[in-house]
Amino acid sequence: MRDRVLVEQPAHPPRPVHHGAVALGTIAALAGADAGASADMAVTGASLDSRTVLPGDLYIALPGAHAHGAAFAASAVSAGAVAVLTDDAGTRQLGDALPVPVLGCPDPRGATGAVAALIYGGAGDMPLFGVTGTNGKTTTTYFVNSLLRALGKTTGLIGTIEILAGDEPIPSKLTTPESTDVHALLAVMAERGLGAASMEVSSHALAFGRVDSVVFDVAGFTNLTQDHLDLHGGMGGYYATKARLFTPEHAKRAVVTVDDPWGRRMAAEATVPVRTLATGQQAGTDQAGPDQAAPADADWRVSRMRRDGIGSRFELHGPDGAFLAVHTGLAGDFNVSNAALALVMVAEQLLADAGPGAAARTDAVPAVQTALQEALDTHDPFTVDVPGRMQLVGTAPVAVVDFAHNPDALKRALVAVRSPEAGSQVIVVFGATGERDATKRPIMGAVAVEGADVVIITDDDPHDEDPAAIRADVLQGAVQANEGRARGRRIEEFDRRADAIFRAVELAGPGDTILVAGRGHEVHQEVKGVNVALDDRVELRSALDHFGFPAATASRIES
Ligand SMILES: CC(=O)N[C@H]1[C@@H](OP(=O)(O)OP(=O)(O)OC[C@H]2O[C@@H](n3ccc(=O)[nH]c3=O)[C@H](O)[C@@H]2O)O[C@H](CO)[C@@H](O)[C@@H]1O[C@H](C)C(=O)N[C@@H](C)C(=O)N[C@H](CCC(=O)O)C(=O)O
Ligand SMILES: Nc1ncnc2c1ncn2[C@@H]1O[C@H](COP(=O)(O)OP(=O)(O)OP(=O)(O)O)[C@@H](O)[C@H]1O
Repeated sequence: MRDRVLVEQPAHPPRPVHHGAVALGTIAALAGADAGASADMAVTGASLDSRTVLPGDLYIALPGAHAHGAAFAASAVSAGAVAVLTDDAGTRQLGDALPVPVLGCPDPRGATGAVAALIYGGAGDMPLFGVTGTNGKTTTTYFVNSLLRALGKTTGLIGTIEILAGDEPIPSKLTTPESTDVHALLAVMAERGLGAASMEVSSHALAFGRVDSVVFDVAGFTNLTQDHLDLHGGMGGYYATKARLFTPEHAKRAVVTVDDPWGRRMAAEATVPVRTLATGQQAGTDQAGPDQAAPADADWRVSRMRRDGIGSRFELHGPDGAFLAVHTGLAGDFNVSNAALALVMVAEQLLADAGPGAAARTDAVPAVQTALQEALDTHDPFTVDVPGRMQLVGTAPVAVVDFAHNPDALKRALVAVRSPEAGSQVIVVFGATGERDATKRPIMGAVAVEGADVVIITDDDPHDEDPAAIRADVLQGAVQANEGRARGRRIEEFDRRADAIFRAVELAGPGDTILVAGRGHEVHQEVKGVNVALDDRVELRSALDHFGFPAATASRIES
């Protein structure tokens, strides 16, 4: 067991070097504010957070769940902010206490994207790929990124695990950064001459305007199943928030996976040109077998999906006779959906590049197909490492760390790790996040009982909530599901996650499988505002060592 260590928050992302200055008066006009006598003041950057302000910035002070940004305006000014943009409450709070102009406007959050785009200058003509959906955003953007690189492009990536501006890795704090950071990052990428960028678009991003004034060349939809209902109120609200991506405000065209009913609705209601993709999976319900036929009327269809070692091979058929033979080395049938979506998003962008009109598109199909097939065959781009997603840590028992942290992902991850060997058992370790959708906790408990033989419930990120109460919610669902079973599952509870992982290994035999779910790549756990070092992969490896079980040498499950 390792000591708990305080971990520092990542630093703020880089800013473009060559952007110019914008007059405060121009910014004020855009935001519906009045810069008065300070209209000529030069502003060179913007930040929503006093802790990331650089000299010359506009500090945008927004109301938050814990505080009003106005409370941090003085720190922002000390860091070099030359002006503050805020709402009525902020102007009232600040009065004339600051030595810099304070501009009031009716909706500073609504203005932030446009202001940041104006200051940083946008992504230029660098193609942008945006992926949304409950599960699969990170993996799909990694796949898009990897495929674009296989096609010879230099690329940028923005997402949960990391941000890549070309080869420079930048730590990531959110799935989708705040809009001032998004615009700064896109401008950095454009400035460095990158050939394309892909990014994850979370529902929080859409709800809080983090991608305002960003228009994706291709927006992709993975699936919609239960999560984040604390923010959205219900699935209808969650859907409506995601749907904002599929409008001309945010996308030129879209690729929508229509495996679940929400995807089919999205395809029908999107107000941009849509290509549909059917992969034969059923999000939110029982896992479809490889032979399940995809809806025949989708534009792009997965067929002949089959296991290849732990990964899969499949065929992808598209409009105008497009055909691709595809491989992914990542475990889980859901990764076929992610690979297919990534491929179709890139294919649609290449076809759009061929020029407007159906004839141009049809003519372009053979060339695009050849380029993509060559990239697939030469580089195997869908066998890229996605940290903490189906990551193999041990081989006998098979020990896997995965990021599944909602019911559908957990269900699918449990299906993916189940060995066909008779008598082998699956042991799952997981918990639920505090201060987030509490309704999913008992459902995850029930899903675990359904898919695993031994269920070990522990803490995820409790945040400010009582960890024992969170575990009790999960346990209640697990116990209830267990009551209905002829042969009950073994269910245990541990407060310390490291202890839970140790216990899973203690219970495992060499033919069993351990799935440690929910935290994936994360290297610290947040407990009451304090970040504590905790990496599931490290804990799992050390427990395997303790019991003399072999560690995996490759990070992926080999056939
Ligand atoms: C629910 C939510 O999205 N909260 C975000 C929000 O926090 P908040 O409303 O509590 O902010 P606050 O602490 O009250 O502060 C108010 C304002 O003062 C500013 N401030 C605060 C402190 C300070 O020292 N200086 C300062 O300027 C803050 O930047 C903020 O603008 O504004 C903060 C600053 O931008 C964000 O860090 C914070 O994200 C938190 C960390 C978070 O966990 N968000 C998650 C839920 C999230 O957004 N997740 C999605 C992915 C979901 C998924 O698909 O799994 C994501 O895109 O990452
Ligand atoms: N297409 C999919 N359908 C269902 N589950 C998936 C899919 N892709 C991945 N998963 C599961 O969801 C987990 C998270 O995957 P990934 O990080 O790619 O999704 P995400 O949408 O980025 O999640 P988050 O926004 O929470 O970071 C994986 O570890 C896996 O268990």
